[in-house]
Amino acid sequence: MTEENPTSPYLGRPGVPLPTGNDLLQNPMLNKGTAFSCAERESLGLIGLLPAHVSTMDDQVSRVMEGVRRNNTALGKYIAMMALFDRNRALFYRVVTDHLQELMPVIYTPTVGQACKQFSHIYRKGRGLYLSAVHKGRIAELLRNWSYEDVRMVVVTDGERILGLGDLGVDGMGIPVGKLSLYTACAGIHPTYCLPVTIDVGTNNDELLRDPLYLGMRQPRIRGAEYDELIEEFVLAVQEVFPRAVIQFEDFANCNAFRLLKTYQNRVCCFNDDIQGTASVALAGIYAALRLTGSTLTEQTFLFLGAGEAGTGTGSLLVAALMAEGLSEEQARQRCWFVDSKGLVVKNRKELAIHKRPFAHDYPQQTDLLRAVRSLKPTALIGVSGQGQAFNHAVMAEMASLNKRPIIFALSNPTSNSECTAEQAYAATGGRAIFASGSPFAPVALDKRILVPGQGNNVYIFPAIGLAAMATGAERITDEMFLAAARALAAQVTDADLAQSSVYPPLTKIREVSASIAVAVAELVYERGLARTKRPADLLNYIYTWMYQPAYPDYV
Ligand SMILES: NC(=O)C1=CN([C@@H]2O[C@H](COP(=O)(O)OP(=O)(O)OC[C@H]3O[C@@H](n4cnc5c(N)ncnc54)[C@H](OP(=O)(O)O)[C@@H]3O)[C@@H](O)[C@H]2O)C=CC1
Ligand SMILES: CC(=O)C(=O)O
Ligand SMILES: [Mg+2]
Repeated sequence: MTEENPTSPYLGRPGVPLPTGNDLLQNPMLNKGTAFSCAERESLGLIGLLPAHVSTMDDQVSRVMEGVRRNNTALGKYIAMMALFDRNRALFYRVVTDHLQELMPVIYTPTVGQACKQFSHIYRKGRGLYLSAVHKGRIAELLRNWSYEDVRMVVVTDGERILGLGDLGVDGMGIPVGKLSLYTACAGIHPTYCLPVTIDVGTNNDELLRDPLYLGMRQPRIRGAEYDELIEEFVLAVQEVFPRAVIQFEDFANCNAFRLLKTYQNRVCCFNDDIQGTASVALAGIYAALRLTGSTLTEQTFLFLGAGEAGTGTGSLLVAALMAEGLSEEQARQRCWFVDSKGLVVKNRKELAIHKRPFAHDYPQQTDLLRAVRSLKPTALIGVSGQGQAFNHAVMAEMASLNKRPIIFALSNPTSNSECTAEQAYAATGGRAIFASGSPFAPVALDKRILVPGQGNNVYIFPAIGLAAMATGAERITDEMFLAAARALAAQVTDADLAQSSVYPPLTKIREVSASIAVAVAELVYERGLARTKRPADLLNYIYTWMYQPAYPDYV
């Protein structure tokens, strides 16, 4: 693989002869399984190691899908898919690309949440790098142990806030692995460019610490200067070993996430998916929803349940979007209200976390969501609290009495942590809710209509951001790029999508959607002078040249 042709099939390390026989079959990046041709079998020492019939890749896809569907449980399907990931990467991506709608809930939310909860019990292979405090001073050396020399995309977690499931320690590795598999499936990032990392700093989850099979370090989480020094060493080591890599911070707890973003966003090419990616996908859904309500952004009042990374991240991007439409910062902030675990976020509350302070308004304290809805009369209710069923019937019925088309987004993951189901939102609002959720819900039949809830998940954003950053050689990823991404995603929502009440394009179109978002983001990278490459005349075509298509190479 070369810089000029980043999407071609992997043929092994430059200058290193192709392995043969069982070594070849056991290398997931090179293996073709039963699709090795007769000539390849002959010349690569494979005769006798495979049954006689040569399968096409299509045959193999059918065989895999038969096997996956034979599993009765979602976790069983996940294990089957990850077994394929471990043995034949091209086939894994071909299967996922061909059956994204069916398989995304298997390799991503909600099933990846279940897999993370069981990670130490279903463990088969590492699939990423495990760095820890005991490796202090050796992080660059460990990065060099990775199988591929040219890494462009690193997704890193410390496992402290995995989806809405809390501290899962090293068991959170399922998330960077899952996110990176979506980089390849949804934006065509070459699999060898992708590096999942878990930084093991211990866990405060007593259940894990007591579990004899738990695979992480059995100690309370490291905090303070020791933690920051480890992250600093990691970031510097990535710069040294993989100088062209983008770093995506994922599922850190908010006690670290905001600080790390502030520390690194102007120093290296990085972003925080939960703060910035979520904001972008939520804003895109709101832009699309406005086409259904027939109102403008400046006419909205947003009430968030949850004032953490996803909530205040979205609030900040909304403020930028409202200011772009002429409001002052103060006016824009007045449109965004937050309820957290202690009630409405207001100025007279003591010891408000720093990320909440810009959204704390003068208002008498309200303690529950229903009263906040009644008094603030929001047009949009956005759930990012990780609290399953927090949007009860009364709350949503109140939204429906205030608004002809109430916007109700239940963005918490996985499904068990969603603030409500699609069915509940439509039932409570007589089918008038403009509903989206972080984890997928099936279409709902109501009064002879089929309502198709969109999936408001940052998967619509992060693969495209990474693709744009990589293709342009971006030096930084800025907040402005997430605003551009939101607008570009909203522009991909068709009238047909809206007619079904869906504010996101179908996942079946995700590759073309990612490409058009990447174009909008790349345009900004060039405009702001942040690119290390020259702007090509045909940017869309250039972006497509960066998108890997899962296929087999001919070895002979
Ligand atoms: N759809 C998507 O693409 C994404 C979805 N998410 C989901 O959003 C959720 C939150 O993530 P994130 O913001 O990073 O997490 P944080 O931990 O940063 O924030 C969670 C927030 O929820 C609040 N909260 C907790 N319990 C309650 C309660 N009972 N009532 C009201 N508020 C409550 C917390 O309050 P307090 O501040 O008082 O502790 C906090 O403000 C997760 O479930 C995650 O999966 C996240 C990223 C992307
Ligand atoms: C989707 C995602 O990033 C989360 O739930 O944390
Ligand atoms: Mg996340």
